[in-house]
Amino acid sequence: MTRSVYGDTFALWRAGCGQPWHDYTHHAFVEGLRDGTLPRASFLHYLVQDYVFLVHFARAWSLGVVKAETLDEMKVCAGTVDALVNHEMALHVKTCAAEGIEEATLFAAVEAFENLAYTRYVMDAGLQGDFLDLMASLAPCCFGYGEIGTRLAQSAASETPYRDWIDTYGDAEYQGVMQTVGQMMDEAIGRRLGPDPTASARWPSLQGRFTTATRLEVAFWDMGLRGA
Ligand SMILES: Cc1ncc(CN)c(N)n1
Repeated sequence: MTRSVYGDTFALWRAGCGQPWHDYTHHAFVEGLRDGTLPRASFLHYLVQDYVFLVHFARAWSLGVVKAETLDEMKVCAGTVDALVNHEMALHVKTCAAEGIEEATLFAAVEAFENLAYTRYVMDAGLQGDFLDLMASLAPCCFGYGEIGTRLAQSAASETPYRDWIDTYGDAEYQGVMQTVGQMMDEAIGRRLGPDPTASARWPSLQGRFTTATRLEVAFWDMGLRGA
């Protein structure tokens, strides 16, 4: 298993996921951001959908506060809600404003089915299951963009028009929040499943949630590439 700056639990889930993880983090949409060939219309379609996605992800992380068992878990979940609604979404608002799309339009955007499926899958995991079900479903979103941001910050074409997007996920602020989240997930797993979590009867279903959320990330990029 290859270690990760986002912790041991994520490294186990990523190894258990296999090909879908590569399909997600090296998707044609991502490569288009990297070399600058992604059509602007696809990017804007994705960004509008992603604004709505982040609204629902902030709701799901808020559910994390409700399902937490320790104050530290509550703090990390609340901090992630703050990072989503007050920092990450600023990219979407600023980029869309420059294209003449107002924030009210973003908030009212009709959700693509891929967006609905993904966000409601995660919410259902948290409502039906416990804190770990929710974290396993949220992890691909967090750490996938973390890995993509780091890779693209190092390898993107200097002339790509998507530098703001790359900086948002590659910069120290996003990376720092994700490392904190990864550490919290390691502690949450250790607290509930003990030192050898893969031996727990719960592990296969948690792995299943991680893998399903990863496949939903692939579908989200597909939706972005297809455009409106
Ligand atoms: C679909 C999706 N997945 C993940 C992220 C990173 N928070 C995002 N903005 N959008």
